[in-house]
Amino acid sequence: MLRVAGLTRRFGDHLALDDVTFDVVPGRMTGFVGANGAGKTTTMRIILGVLAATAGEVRWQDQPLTQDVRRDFGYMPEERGLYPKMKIRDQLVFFGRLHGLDAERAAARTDKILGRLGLAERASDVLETLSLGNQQRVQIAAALVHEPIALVLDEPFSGLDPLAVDAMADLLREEVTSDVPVLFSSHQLDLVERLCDDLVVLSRGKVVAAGAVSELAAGPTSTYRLVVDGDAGWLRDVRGIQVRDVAGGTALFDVLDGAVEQKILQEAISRGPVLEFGPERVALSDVFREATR
Ligand SMILES: Nc1ncnc2c1ncn2[C@@H]1O[C@H](COP(=O)(O)OP(=O)(O)OP(=O)(O)O)[C@@H](O)[C@H]1O
Repeated sequence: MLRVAGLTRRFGDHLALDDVTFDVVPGRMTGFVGANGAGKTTTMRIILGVLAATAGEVRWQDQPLTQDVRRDFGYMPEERGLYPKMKIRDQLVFFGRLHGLDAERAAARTDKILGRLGLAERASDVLETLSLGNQQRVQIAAALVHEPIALVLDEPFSGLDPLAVDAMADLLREEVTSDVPVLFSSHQLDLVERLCDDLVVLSRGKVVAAGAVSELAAGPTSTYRLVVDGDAGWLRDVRGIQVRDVAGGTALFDVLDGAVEQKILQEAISRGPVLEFGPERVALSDVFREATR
C-alpha cells in the first residue's frame, strides 16, 4: 500500500499542503480531485521524490518510500517528460531499459502497449509530429512500459477524446493487477466517478473527503425517488415519510420510519406501472462542491 502520511509543504508563507494523509490501496484506482491550486500536483511531486516535504512522509509497504523503490513506480508528471524529437518506439524501449527491463522485454512491452493504444503504425514517427492527444497516449505508455509497482498520474485524461479515454482506461484496468495502487488526479468528475474505486478530495491543501466512490456518492439512503406511470400525489397521504416534491408521476420523499419504503413500492405497483424506484444517488459533482465549499 502507498500511504501519504501527514504531508505538509510550505512555499514561503504559503501553506500548500496541510497535514495531508490518505492511502492508495493496491488493485484500486484512487481519484485525486480538488480545485485549481488545491495541492494535487504538489502532493504527487512529493510522492515521486522531485519535491521535498516540509513535514510528513510517503510510505510504501509500511516503510518510508526510498528512491530505489520509486524507480519501479510509473509516473505521468504534469510537465510531460518525453523527448519531442525521438521516435516513439525508441523512446518507450529506452524508458523500459532505464527502469531495468532487458532489451527483449522492453521491446515486447513497448509493442504490446503501442498496439493496445492504437499507435502501432506510428511507432517509427517522431513524437512531436503526433497530435496532442496521441502524444498523451505515448505519455501513458511511458508510465506503463516497465510494469510499474505503483502508478501516479497527473491529469492523465486531460485533452483526450472519449474514445481515447476509454482505450486508456481499459489499458489501465488491464495493467493494474491486484497489487498495484493507482493514484490519478483529474478535473473530470464524471470520469473519476466512472473509473475510480476510491476518491480523495483536496481543498486548499487539506483532505476534506476520502473513501470509496460508491459510499461518497451514495448519499443519504433515506431519500427515495419514485416514478410511476400516473399521478404520484397519493404519496402525500402516506404516514412515515416526508414528501419533498411531487410533479406528476415523479416523487422524491424522505423515509422517516423504518421499512415504509417497501410498503410504498407495493402500493405503487398495485396502482399501476412503476417506472423507477430506489434511493436517490448524489452526483459526485455535488459531493465535490459540498466538500470544497
Ligand atoms: N514551486 C512553487 N513555488 C511557489 N508556490 C507553489 C509552487 N508549486 C506550487 N505552488 C503553490 O502551491 C499551491 C498548490 O499548487 P498545486 O500545483 O499543487 O495545485 P493543483 O491542485 O495541482 O492545481 P491544478 O489543478 O491547477 O493543477 C498553489 O497555490 C500553488 O501556487
